[in-house]
Amino acid sequence: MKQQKEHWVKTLFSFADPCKGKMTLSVLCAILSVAGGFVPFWAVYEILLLFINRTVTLNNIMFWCLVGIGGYLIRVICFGISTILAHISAYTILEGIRLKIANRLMGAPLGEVMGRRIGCLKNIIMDKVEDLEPPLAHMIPELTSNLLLPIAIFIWMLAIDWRLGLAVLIAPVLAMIPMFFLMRNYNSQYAAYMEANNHVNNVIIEYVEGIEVVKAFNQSTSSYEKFVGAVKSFKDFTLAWFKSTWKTMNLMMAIMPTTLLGVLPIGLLLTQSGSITPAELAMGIILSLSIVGPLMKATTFINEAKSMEYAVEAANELLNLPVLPDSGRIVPIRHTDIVLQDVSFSYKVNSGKAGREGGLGRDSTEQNEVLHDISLKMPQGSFTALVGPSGGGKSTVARLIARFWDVTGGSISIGGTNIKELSIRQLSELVSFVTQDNFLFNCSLKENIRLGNPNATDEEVYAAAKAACCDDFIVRLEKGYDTPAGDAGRRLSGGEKQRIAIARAILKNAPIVILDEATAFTDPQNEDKIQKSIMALSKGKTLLVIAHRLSTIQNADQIVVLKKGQIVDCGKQEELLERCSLYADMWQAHIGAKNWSVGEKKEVAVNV
Ligand SMILES: Nc1ncnc2c1ncn2[C@@H]1O[C@H](COP(=O)(O)OP(=O)(O)OP(=O)(O)O)[C@@H](O)[C@H]1O
Repeated sequence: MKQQKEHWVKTLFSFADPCKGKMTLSVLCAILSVAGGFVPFWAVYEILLLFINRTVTLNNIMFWCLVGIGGYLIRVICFGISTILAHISAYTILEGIRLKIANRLMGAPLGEVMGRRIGCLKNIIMDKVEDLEPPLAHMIPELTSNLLLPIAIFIWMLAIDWRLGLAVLIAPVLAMIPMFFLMRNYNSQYAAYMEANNHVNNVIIEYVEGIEVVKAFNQSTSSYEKFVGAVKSFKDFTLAWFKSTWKTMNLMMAIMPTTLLGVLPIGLLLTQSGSITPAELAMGIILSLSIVGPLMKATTFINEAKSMEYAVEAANELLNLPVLPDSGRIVPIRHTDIVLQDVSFSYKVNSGKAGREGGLGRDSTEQNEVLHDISLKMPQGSFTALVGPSGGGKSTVARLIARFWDVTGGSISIGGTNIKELSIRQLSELVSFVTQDNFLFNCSLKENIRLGNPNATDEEVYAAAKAACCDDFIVRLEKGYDTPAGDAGRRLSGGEKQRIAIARAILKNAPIVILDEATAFTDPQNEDKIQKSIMALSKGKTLLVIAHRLSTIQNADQIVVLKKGQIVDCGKQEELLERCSLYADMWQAHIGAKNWSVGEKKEVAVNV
């Protein structure tokens, strides 16, 4: 059954709990501010009466001037307090949304998060959520006064004379006619505008994220042209939209402030007939002029409300990410045999129907089974290698063991316990996962290694670095282990970053080690060091390695050949060379490539 979508206002206000009191106070202050704003009008009216009734004295005038100033001060102070409280509430709501998104990203299956582009995530968490601040912070005080003030003025004018009250409505009602035409296609136009906006955003993100490839393949010109094209078409779209609304918008803006055109003639007629006094006419004129500003401002909130709706819906996409069920249980594990029993797995694939946020949506998904009934045992302390053609499902198997996602069929167990039964924390303590994407955090290299075990002493960090063969290049850096990873990251080679990641995993000392293409950056000079560091990492561990460089896994206890999501064969290198033609072909291709590469350097391959 399809889940009923929550209204965006409800979602937004679900984050307002911690600041409900402040928001209520903000509204009260806004109302007080509106009330205070009337006092000067009242004072002017009284002063007019003094003149008309010829009862003017300096004291009288001073009194009403002070009353007017007092009212004005109340208006300004209350408005200020209301704005401050509204800003505090707005930032509290923004904080709540961002924290909940971060929380959800942590609780979601890792694969779900990693399948999204960093730029798009940043765009939602920072930019879209930030879009909520101006309307949230200004809507409470300003919209309250901009709506209440005209209503109060209308009531006041009705109190003077109902015909004068109706006269003040003539202009706003007439302005509603072009406004109606303006709003007819507003929703669809705004949706198209947001789509165009998202397209530009995506192109910009792609341009920045892919700048390395763009330059490497000399695509600067065409990429820049795509970028310029997207920016230009966005400009053309917005201009076309504004042009199509210019006439009606200007007509509305021209009619709205003409309240005097109704109030003046009707007021004069009423004065002539004696229905209202000249003082009341003067008051009516002043009031009818002061209704215009707030009404005009109130219309701008239509746009702001729409932008809030889209921002909340974008945030909702991350807030509604699925959560990986966490048993929270610590189960005693007596051994670390890994068993895959009839495992099948399907990726949820976006069928291409973009979500409202342009390509980020995951609503329309299709199942795409990439593993079919895989059964495999990796005994404790053994070395298993997964090999096979690209796209065969090797990384998927590794990620399922680390529970990036849950299997869609069958089960995976460690030490006889289904990994779903283990708490996520326990599983992460059991498994070290090293990939070729070695992320270094923006702290020192020492702290980056210490991430493997926050309680490790400096000596333990240095020992792990030595075991991973990274000590020699780290000590050569100006600040050694204290070099910030941001500075070092630019100077470190892929292989060096790889070894830092391995040092981190050595320090973590988990009983299961998974290396997914961890030797990807290996060159003949580097290979020896990486091999040594991997040996240090995997000593006595249950080791699963995915490698295209077959020479690095030829000594595995078992080599599993995967093709199109199924196990083709499994055995030792010699057995596979004899009976598995796919493996034998891969081995021949690898030796050819390796001999060629080594021969290029006039060296002899000793280990193949
Ligand atoms: N996040 C994902 N969403 C959808 N499909 C995916 C995802 N990751 C992988 N696939 C698909 O699953 C299949 C198996 O991919 P996987 O990365 O496991 O293969 P592999 O054997 O590790 O490939 P390679 O050797 O090229 O790394 C492929 O068809 C791939 O397109």
